[in-house]
Amino acid sequence: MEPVVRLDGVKKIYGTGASAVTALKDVSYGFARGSFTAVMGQSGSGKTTLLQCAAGLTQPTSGTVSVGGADVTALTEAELSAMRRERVGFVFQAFNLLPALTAKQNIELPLRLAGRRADQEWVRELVSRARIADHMHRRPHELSGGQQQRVAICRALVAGPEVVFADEPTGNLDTRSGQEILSMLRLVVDTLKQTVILVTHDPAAAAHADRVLFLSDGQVANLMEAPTPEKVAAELSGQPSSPGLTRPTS
Ligand SMILES: Nc1ncnc2c1ncn2[C@@H]1O[C@H](COP(=O)(O)OP(=O)(O)OP(=O)(O)O)[C@@H](O)[C@H]1O
Repeated sequence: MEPVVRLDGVKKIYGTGASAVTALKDVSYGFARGSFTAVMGQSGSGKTTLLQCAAGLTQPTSGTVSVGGADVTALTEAELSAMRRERVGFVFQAFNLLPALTAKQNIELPLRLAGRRADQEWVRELVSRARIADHMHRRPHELSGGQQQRVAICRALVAGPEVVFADEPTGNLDTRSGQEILSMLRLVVDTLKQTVILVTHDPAAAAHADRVLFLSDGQVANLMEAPTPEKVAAELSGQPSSPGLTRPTS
């Protein structure tokens, strides 16, 4: 099956001349539709850059990125904005909810910005799965961190995106709230057949994914299927190379 997100020969250099930093050297990888992939690696290995290139938030210096079959690197700025609004969802470490809006208004915001009406049945299903149905009238400061992040996940899903990108979504949460967020991401993959790409430092978080893509120095170093916290921690401590794991062929 055609991957929903595909990176081919992606290179990303920030800055120019003496201050240039190569964040991604040459990354080729396809994220399968309906899969949950964690992206891991040491600090500075290029995880956030990979996610931002894959989501069309930043353009690679060279190489191509496609999302749902559309070549993101060939889109105009206006087309890119539309793609980000309608085809992908984001969940960040900072919840990024608008403080003046209620939870419901925050969830429906991406659709309003796109000039679309929210499907109320879908909104009800999402908030019920996220267990925040009783808090829809509250503003962000009246919600716990975990509840705010669950609102952010509903907002990421409301437009029915092709893929959800999550960058350290549990970074600001205690262990229990973090666990709830990861269970919810797992649920949206298992029941809504969504695709989730999660950047994390935490082996326990990565263990919720179907597979882990390890980056090292701007390149894909390894791919691990059926991760456990122990296997992931062992791989991280042994980076850049570790025997017994499948090297990606794409
Ligand atoms: N906007 C930028 N301008 C210049 N250099 C950048 C920029 N963003 C990232 N970098 C550099 O690119 C490299 C990869 O950064 P990136 O944030 O992708 O790594 P990361 O693996 O997500 O790191 P961390 O785990 O610390 O968040 C780093 O050397 C970083 O300093």
